[in-house]
Amino acid sequence: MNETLELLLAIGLPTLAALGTAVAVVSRRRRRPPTLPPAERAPETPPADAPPTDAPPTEGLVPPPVTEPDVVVPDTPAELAPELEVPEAVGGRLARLRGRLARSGSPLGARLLAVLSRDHLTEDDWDELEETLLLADVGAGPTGELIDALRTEVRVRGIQDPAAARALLREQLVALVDPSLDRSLATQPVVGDDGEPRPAVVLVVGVNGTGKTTTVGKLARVLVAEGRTVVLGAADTFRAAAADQLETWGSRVGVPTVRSDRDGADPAAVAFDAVRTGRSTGADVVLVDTAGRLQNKAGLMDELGKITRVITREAPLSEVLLVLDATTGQNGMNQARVFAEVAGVTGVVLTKLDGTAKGGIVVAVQRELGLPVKLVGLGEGADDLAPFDVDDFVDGLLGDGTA
Ligand SMILES: Nc1nc2c(ncn2[C@@H]2O[C@H](COP(=O)(O)OP(=O)(O)OP(=O)(O)O)[C@@H](O)[C@H]2O)c(=O)[nH]1
Repeated sequence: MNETLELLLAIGLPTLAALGTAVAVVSRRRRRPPTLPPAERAPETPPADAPPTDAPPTEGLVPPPVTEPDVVVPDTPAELAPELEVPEAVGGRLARLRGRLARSGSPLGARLLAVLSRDHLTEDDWDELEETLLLADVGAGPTGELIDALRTEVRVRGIQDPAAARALLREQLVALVDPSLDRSLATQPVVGDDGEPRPAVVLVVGVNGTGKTTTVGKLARVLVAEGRTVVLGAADTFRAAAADQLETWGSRVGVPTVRSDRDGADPAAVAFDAVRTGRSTGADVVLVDTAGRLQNKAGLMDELGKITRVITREAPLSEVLLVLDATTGQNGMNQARVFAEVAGVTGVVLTKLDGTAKGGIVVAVQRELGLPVKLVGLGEGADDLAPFDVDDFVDGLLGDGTA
């Protein structure tokens, strides 16, 4: 069976038609959401190695305008440089942002410290500590463990002063958040069976509204700051504005976006085309945004399964990141569990940590989903996404932030 026929069987006829025509429409279009300042348009010259558009236009699909090529990839970074934003360097981002953890409401760490610094800890004090941890969404199991560990250490070492209380709490929280977990992001290109390079493919999944599109945009900036070349795939075809939103993120840092012009287009087709574009243009990483609006587990499995199958015809999946909104706390966990079960998730992005006093959700997420938190969102700013660092995070909880 040849490649085209295989693909046709895998993703269906409508998808195949979309692959060649409506899907592969790449960045620097005219539409921009008003909330984000657009970058100036770059010269639009079709690259010699633009992906083939070999399927004929199909009724119901919107073919790209004849004057605008299907796929536009920035020619050279030098040409684009004056117009582009320079994302903040990645190292130390969480240190910059950790003050936001301490500022949000009544921070967990400050409350714990206030109790732990008392002279003689009574049973009521221990109950208060436990309650504080539970209210901060740490979860019952980890809360019990932390209280037991603190009780033991207080008995053995005693607490002489607030500094000692702080040191003890810091040490125990670091252990609870678990520095041994692998939080690295697999974003290095890989070599295929044919010896040819393939981009690392990062699929971003999660419930709608959690911050997937924003996270993909921010992550593109993280990668650009590290000198990587990136292609975005707007496979959230459910929400019409999502592709525009993503495209704007990309255009600010010279990253092309593969998208469809048609609302409700097949997300697998867009994902496939994004990876194909990444491969043909020699990009290091392809980031694929998805929709989260799936009513049941079977539907979710079908959709994500199809996206995954189609992508892996072009390149293996390097990461599947589950985006979780920290402000939904334990409530968001059930839905997250379904995604984690069906999507082969490799790590969690916890967004909106700036908007909650419940930083303990980091611990609960890791324990309940059995996955490391790899990135955290700490604001709506373009560079308010940081690789998760246990020490910086705990210092943020304890109110040791500076920004
Ligand atoms: N404060 C704060 N807001 C965030 C953060 N991350 C995302 N948001 C906001 O959350 C809202 C939803 O983000 P989107 O990226 O559109 O969410 P989505 O998951 O792609 O939504 P759907 O496309 O509907 O599935 C936006 O207003 C974002 O600015 C964060 O870390 N902190």
